[in-house]
Amino acid sequence: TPNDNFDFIIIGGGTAGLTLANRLTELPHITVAVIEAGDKVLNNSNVTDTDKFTAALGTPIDWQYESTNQTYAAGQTISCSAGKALGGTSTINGMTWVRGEKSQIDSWETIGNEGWSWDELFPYYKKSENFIVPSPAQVAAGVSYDDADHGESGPLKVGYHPELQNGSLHGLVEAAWKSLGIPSTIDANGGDVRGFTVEQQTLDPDANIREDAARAFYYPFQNRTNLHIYLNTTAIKVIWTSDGGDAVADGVEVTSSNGTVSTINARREVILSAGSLRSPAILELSGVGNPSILDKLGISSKIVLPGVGENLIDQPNNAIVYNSSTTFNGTTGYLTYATATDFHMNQPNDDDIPIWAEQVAAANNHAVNASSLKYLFKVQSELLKSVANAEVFLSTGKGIGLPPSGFLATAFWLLMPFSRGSVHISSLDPLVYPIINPNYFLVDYDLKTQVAITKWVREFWMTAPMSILASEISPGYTTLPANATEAQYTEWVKTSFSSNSHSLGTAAMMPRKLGGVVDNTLKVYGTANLRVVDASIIPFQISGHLTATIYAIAEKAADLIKAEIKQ
Ligand SMILES: Cc1cc2nc3c(=O)[nH]c(=O)nc-3n(C[C@H](O)[C@H](O)[C@H](O)COP(=O)(O)OP(=O)(O)OC[C@H]3O[C@@H](n4cnc5c(N)ncnc54)[C@H](O)[C@@H]3O)c2cc1C
Repeated sequence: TPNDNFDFIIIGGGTAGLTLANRLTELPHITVAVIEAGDKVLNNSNVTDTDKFTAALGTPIDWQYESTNQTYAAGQTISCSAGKALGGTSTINGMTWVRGEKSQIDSWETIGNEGWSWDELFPYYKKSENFIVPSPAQVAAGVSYDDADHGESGPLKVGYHPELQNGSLHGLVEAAWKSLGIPSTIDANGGDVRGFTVEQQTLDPDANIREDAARAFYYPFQNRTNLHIYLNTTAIKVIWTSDGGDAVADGVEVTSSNGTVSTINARREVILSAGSLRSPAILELSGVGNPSILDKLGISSKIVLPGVGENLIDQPNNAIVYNSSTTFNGTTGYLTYATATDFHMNQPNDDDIPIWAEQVAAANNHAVNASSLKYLFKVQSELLKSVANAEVFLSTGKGIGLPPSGFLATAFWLLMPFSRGSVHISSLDPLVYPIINPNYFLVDYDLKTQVAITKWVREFWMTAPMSILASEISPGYTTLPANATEAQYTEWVKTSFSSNSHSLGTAAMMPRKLGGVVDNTLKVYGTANLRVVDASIIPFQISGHLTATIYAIAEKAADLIKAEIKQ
């Protein structure tokens, strides 16, 4: 109903939004409203079924965004999925659970975000987690774990798939990677990802269903009277009180599915958790952003913050498909993380960094200036001396909804691109999708890295255990010969990649002078009480998958906010 009042309004009932809503409503005197554009998907089998990754893509619970024509990737557009449902993208994702590298989280503090290091985040990584130790059958199928890396009393179930492939495949793949110098990892979730391992997933291994943000953080708590969820309701913009000093968010204008526009009031704070492709759009509609974008739409700039919507970083994903005469009945989710040295790629050259910074700044209309980018790229380049920059994901057909067969695929991606793009509104209509431009392969080093990974993945398949087991069917050696030139590999990578669906950085937590949008309490610069809590705030890519880190960020944000409530 119109004129509703709550202490906190959270825009977006997704991965971060529901985590935060849960933790804040642990305080019985605090009321929280969550505004979610999608609906409940509790019993949607495209969500619950652990063997159907990709089944929900292209359905109404996927926003189904599309990028602009990609100038540095043969001009094509790229599909960008995001969940439109209570639970957000955690309801449609691949469920892989990998946090990333210790030094990557430490780098957030290096660039000026005090309190954000691996050691500070690690307790929060564990806080959300209810790790379910593997069964003897799963151990026999090749899994291993380190108790010290996991939480066992959080709301979110994490475990191993109950139908893991048994038999010889695990040993063969492990031996093949070993012959290329890649060791096996006991557990990829302790802050050091390099090596080969079986993926942990956000699922309930006993019930064999997906675990998502709603199942973990909302349904078991839905009777809390201080928590209200508005479903099928789209947030339009933040409403401000006219005031001197820092801008004060007073509420949110929303539109219901029948088009009725109303305002919900916030006594304390408004929090944006609409995801990396949408939170910046809501900031812009609210007058927070780059005047050169807002002016064109007739939006007056309440807060001048040119970094809004910038720093968009996604990873490009290519896949090679194989066929075996062996039938695989189980799922795999075999992960391999490798550093540049492992896959025969040169480290970034210091002399190139200023050039890349100029290129990226120019491609994004200098919204973030070249000197900031130069600094950020130096930090990133330093990281790349030790962190994994390639992930290779080997799966049987079962995990992606195919019947048992000899199908095997390796999808692979560079983890820390230098290329950066943007997401911006182009209309005052909040239902019009923002313009998404990830600028894939803008920086040549990214393309060269993805080519090096492609060749290395083929090297893996050519080692004795794998070459005897399976042969390549896509792209196949006719299309892309073994002795293909660098140019042929480049062409294949550029024309056959897809989004790795790890977009982040569009309301980056960085000092304002570097082009940041939120400070180390996740508050938007220039505001007294507007925060962003979702993938948008992550300043650099991660050698992992995003949800583990997003849940941890939301857990930490909840504690930061609770500490302020108590003051
Ligand atoms: C296909 C795919 C596969 C992936 N695989 C993995 C994986 O295996 N492992 C992993 O860790 N990560 C994976 N990811 C990434 C990860 O799932 C996301 O990065 C993460 O879930 C994003 O969380 P978030 O809180 O930032 O946003 P979301 O979870 O997307 O939440 C945003 C919410 O806001 C709502 N919303 C948006 N705009 C509005 C508005 N104006 N008004 C009201 N509500 C709004 C949305 O409907 C959504 O519910 C994958 C992503 C995709 C797309």
